[in-house]
Amino acid sequence: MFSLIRYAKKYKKQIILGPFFKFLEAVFELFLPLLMAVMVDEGILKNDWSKVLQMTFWMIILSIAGLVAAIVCQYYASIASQGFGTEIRNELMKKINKLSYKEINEFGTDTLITRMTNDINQLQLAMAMFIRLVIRAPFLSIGSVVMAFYIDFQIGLIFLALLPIFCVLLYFIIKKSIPLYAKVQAKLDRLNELVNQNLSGVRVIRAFARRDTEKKNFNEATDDLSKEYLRVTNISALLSPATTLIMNIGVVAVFYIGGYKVNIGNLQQGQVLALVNYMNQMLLALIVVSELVVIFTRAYASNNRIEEVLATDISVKEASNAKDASGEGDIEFDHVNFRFSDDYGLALEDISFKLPAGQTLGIIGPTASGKTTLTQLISRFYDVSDGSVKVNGLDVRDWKLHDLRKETSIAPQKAVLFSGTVRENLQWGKANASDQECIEALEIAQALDFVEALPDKLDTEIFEGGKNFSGGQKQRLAIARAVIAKSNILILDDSLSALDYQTDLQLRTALKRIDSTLIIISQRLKSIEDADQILVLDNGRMAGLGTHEELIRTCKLYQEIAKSQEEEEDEE
Ligand SMILES: Nc1ncnc2c1ncn2[C@@H]1O[C@H](COP(=O)(O)OP(=O)(O)OP(=O)(O)O)[C@@H](O)[C@H]1O
Repeated sequence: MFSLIRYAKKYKKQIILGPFFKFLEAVFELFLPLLMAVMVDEGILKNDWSKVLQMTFWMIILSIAGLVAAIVCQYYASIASQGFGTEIRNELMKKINKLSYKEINEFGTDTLITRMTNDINQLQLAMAMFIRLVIRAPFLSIGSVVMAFYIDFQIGLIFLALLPIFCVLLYFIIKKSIPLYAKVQAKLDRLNELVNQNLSGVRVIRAFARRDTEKKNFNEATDDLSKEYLRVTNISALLSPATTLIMNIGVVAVFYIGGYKVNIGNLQQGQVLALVNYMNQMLLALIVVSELVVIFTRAYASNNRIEEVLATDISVKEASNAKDASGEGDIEFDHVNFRFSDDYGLALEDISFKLPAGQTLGIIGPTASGKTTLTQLISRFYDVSDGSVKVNGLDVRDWKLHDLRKETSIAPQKAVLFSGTVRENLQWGKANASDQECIEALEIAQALDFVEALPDKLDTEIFEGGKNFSGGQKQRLAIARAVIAKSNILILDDSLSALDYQTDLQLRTALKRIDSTLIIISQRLKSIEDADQILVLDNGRMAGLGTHEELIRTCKLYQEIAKSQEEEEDEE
């Protein structure tokens, strides 16, 4: 049922010994009312104080032994549940890291985060509860009935009669609440998504004066969640008073019949007290059983949500006979078609070009024409639908993925920086890059001036997502990070957009110092006009390929772009 239990193999010892110690505690607990009965009947009622002392001594010993057993069990439960959670978390992280863009897009990052956190917590809780309660609770309820029969057969029958009543009540409550718990989980997902969106998009929300709308959405989501929670807790809350009612009916019956039996001398007062104690123990243990059922049901849902990620087929896989095609970074697209999934049309259609090593390709075209998508095929973030992409003469599908990703460096359209220092961010491009290498890369990326002006220079902390840097600064740091890797192929995906023309020009001049094959995506014609080749994309198709001079003569779309940008410049 819980397929993820395979990640608990290392904790077999704790999973077996933990419940055993809890079982011992339950046995000790079960004997306490019996000792109490002897203390009352043979000690207090007969004024035998040595018996009272003797029983008190044994009760203390049993309680201490129970406490020690409980602590050992708790210790094992913590080791096993935390270890189990860590194993799954590591495995899930490993899998998420291997997922291709396609699968990550399909899942969505919010649900992956919820699965990494909330769902794993549910499984950890289930493991801890399994060790602590799965033997103890049923043992205590059955043990109480057995002890009741041991003291008095007829009163034992009362226990037996109450059991099915309680089970029916439990069945209805669980049946009603389990689907509601599933709804609560979905509402929690939605709330997480909103919190995530609100925190990461806080600037946009303020800029668009959407605070009230977002507040309203958030309030609605929390209201929704709390209503659903209320419904489910209202139902679960019935369990406690209903159990008390059943328990009190049982207690009255025990007193009534027990009292009668005491009167006729068939039973002693201490035994009646012990029976009442067993009645309490039985029903409280049954409530725990019901809570366990809910915890396991929720954990089962989490098990499936995590398993779904683990079982996902990765679309971009390394071939078994994958090679490393070392070379200098030439690229060839041969009649490439690409669609994101079967539900989508072609995002790229019949793209063919050759880019010799060391040359520069400029890519230009309207928004959503497929520029970013095209470059993502080179690093094999997606696989082509038809045709082939070759790097150094070898189809990218035949490359060792790690080597291919090392062959290419990307400064993405949205400059993503990570928490850590400027140096640490640059070292993402090349581990252990020296100060000299960092400075050279920053110089090429036209970022050296502002980094030198920072309070701690290379050791300045970058806040989460690079919030303490401007858009243009972030772009230049992202370019430096790509440059430092010294890959044979360098892709700048619209990375110059936030730079003024002067800086853009200086950067392109500096890039000539490195001998990588260069792909520059830009909306600005001036940024690519001196490229060896320019590819004009229109709605996923090639509208033109050639040098600036050729395209300005032959490509209508290129002419239009040039004209509109000239007009803009004139207006400025
Ligand atoms: N993960 C995705 N799933 C489905 N469609 C996508 C996905 N990513 C992009 N697209 C679609 O593919 C097309 C090309 O997108 P792409 O990002 O390559 O365009 P672009 O030319 O780089 O645009 P821009 O200049 O705005 O950055 C668009 O229609 C876009 O909606």
